[in-house]
Amino acid sequence: MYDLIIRNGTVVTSSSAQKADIGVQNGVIEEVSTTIRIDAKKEIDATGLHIFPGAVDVHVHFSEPGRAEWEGFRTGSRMLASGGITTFADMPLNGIPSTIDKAALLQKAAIGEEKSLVDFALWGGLVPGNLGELEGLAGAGAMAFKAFMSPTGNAEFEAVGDLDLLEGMKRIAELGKVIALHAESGPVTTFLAEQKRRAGRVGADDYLATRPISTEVEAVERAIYYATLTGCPLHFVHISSAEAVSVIQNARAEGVNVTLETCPHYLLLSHDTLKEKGAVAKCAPPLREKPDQAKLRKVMKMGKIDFLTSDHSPCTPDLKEMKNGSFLDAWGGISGGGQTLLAAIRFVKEEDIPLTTVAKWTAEKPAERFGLAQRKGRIAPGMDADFAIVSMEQPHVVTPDNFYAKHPISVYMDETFPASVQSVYVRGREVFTSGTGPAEGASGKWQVDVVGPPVL
Ligand SMILES: NC(=O)NC(NC(N)=O)C(=O)[O-]
Ligand SMILES: [Zn+2]
Ligand SMILES: [Zn+2]
Repeated sequence: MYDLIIRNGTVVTSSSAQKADIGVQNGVIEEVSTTIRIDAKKEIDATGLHIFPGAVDVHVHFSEPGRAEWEGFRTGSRMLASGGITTFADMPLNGIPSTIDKAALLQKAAIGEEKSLVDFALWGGLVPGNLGELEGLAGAGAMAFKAFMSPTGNAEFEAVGDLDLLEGMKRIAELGKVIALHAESGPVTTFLAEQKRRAGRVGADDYLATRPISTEVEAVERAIYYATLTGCPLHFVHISSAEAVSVIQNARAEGVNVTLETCPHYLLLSHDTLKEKGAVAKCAPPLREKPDQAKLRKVMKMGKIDFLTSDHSPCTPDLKEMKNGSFLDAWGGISGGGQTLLAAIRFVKEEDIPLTTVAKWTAEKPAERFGLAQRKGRIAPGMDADFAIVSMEQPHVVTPDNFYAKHPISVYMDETFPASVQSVYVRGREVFTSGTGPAEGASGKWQVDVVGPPVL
């Protein structure tokens, strides 16, 4: 007798999309087979529906503790659950304190366990002056480390200079962890923004011009050089250009331990959206011009980007209001943590590529890269029973009522996706249905005990 059987759904893995039954016992997948002949306490008929592995979003900013008015573990995790995301990793900045020592990590973990509806891991930060904290962070369960090569907008989390970065990478390599970088050239983006400000040029086109693709490429090249000097496993967050992808793939071909992610907004949206919708579409790196977006979509389709993350980085509404019409001064960050799985499905439909890639990009690859793959990221016996049950026929329109983030303000508002999330399970527990919304309570567990070595 199983606790739960999901019958007759099309189970999507990174290698196939096939009809199967899934049997769950004690929150773990026991069996995946054509027909399960055992009974269960609860049976779900998923005829006509697709079952994806619960998505693993390793890049969100929940800003709690300290700036919980921006987002928070409760609201943020409800948003993720509604989009089929069953595990997330919270970035070390935007909260106060930022997660740059063991005490801050443990404080955040306690808040997460008290408030999160879905499972989570936590990033540690590398900032100027915290070299001595990295070992404590790793030992206490930080999943990996994050640093910025350009200013963060947060006084509590400074960007690293080159020397700090080199020393940090050496230490992180010794600790057996990955460093993830926000890779835009700090000096060049700061210089270009200063020139624009002096000239009184602060519009949408001016903002884009302060962060050209060349600034991403320069930072990526420098970081790869540092990875070869230090032997540190390297990951690039939110890569926005095909040019940077190409530099990274060349390094990988030469044996550098390096991976990269992009985000739905770089694939689905362009600089035109910033011009049309304003600062709600401002992020760093910026949304690119249409021809550049097309190039990024092409390399994504070719499999040259390892996985997708949301970079859900919301703020209070006033920070998106443009003072004096300045795109340079509005907060940079896109709110869209619930959209990653549906965006991936939309992308593969539009590009006519297999659904199996969705399982790879949204679950399997991120879990592997950050040591979560012992339990997360795949539908297979022994893995946690984390699923997103999706209708590929019924579209989803984003509205304030089904957005669930703290602030219903997003570039995705009113956007249509071709599929919709019907229900979501974390370790066998139903955490969302389209009829009833996110479940009450906080059943999320900190993934501290399963963080293992990174896989390239
Ligand atoms: N402080 C932030 O949350 N920044 C984020 N902002 C973006 N992407 O615009 C990020 O990931 O860099
Ligand atoms: Zn970033
Ligand atoms: Zn981010």
